[in-house]
Amino acid sequence: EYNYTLDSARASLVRQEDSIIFGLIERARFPFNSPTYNQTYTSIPQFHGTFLEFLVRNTEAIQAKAGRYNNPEENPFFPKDLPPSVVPHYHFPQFLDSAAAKINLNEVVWKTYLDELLPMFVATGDDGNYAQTAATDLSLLQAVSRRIHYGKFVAEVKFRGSPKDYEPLIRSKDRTALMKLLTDVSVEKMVVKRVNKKAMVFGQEVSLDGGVKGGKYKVDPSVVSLLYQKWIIPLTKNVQLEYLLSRSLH
Ligand SMILES: O=C(O)C(=O)C[C@]1(C(=O)O)C=C[C@@H](O)C=C1
Repeated sequence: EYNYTLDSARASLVRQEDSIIFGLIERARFPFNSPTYNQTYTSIPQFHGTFLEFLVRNTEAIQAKAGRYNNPEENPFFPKDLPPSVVPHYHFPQFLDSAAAKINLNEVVWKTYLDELLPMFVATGDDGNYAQTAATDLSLLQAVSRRIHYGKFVAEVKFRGSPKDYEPLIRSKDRTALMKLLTDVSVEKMVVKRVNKKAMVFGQEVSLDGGVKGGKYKVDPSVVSLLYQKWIIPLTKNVQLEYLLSRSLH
C-alpha cells in the first residue's frame, strides 16, 4: 500500500499551488468574455447549457474514456452519463475508505468559481476568444477541484494518525468538534503567505536586462491569498469533514 503521510499529503498540496497559480495566470490573460457563461450565446444542436458547460461535458467524456477518473484524486464536474474507460485499468493504491467515491463537491466548486472567483481576478471585457477562455477555465477548475478533493487523503491520514480522537466525534456526528480537530491555523497561515509569494514569483515579467520589471504581476498576489483564504482552504476542509462523516468505522 502506498504510504501517504501528513508530510507527503501537505507536500502535494504545496505542489498543487503551482498548478492553481499558473491556472489563474493563464485565465487572466483573457477578459471576462461573458458569452462563455451565457446560455443565450450558444445554439449548439442537441445541447442545452452554457458554452463552458458544453466544453467541460465533452472534454470530461473523452477524458473519462482515457481513464482520467480511475484515479481517486480526480473528480468529474458532471459525473452522470460519463462513458466508461476504454483503456486498461491501472490499479491505484486503495488508501481511501470506499465512501470516498461518493464525495464530490464539484457543484459547489463550479458555482463558487463562476460567482466568486472569476470576477475577482479577471478584467471586464470581451475579445471573442471563448473557446480558449473556456479551455483555461476547465484546466483551472480541474486544478482547484483536485486540490479541494485532496482533502479526502489529508483526512484519511489524520484519521489513521489518531483514530481514538476521531471515532467518537464521527459516531456522534459532531461537525463542530471534527472541524476543530482537523484544523491547523498555523499551517493555514503559511499556505496563505506562500501562495502570495508564489504569485509574485510566477507572475512577474522576466527581462534579460536588469531582472524584473517592477510593480505589475500577471495575477494580483493579494487576490490569490484571498482566494485561498476564503474559498480553497474552507472547501478543502468541507471535503475532509464530509469524508470523515461518511467513513466506515469498525
Ligand atoms: O495541512 C492540513 O492539515 C490540511 O488539512 C490542509 C489545510 C489546507 O486546506 O491548506 C486545511 C486545514 C488545516 O487547517 C490546514 C491546512
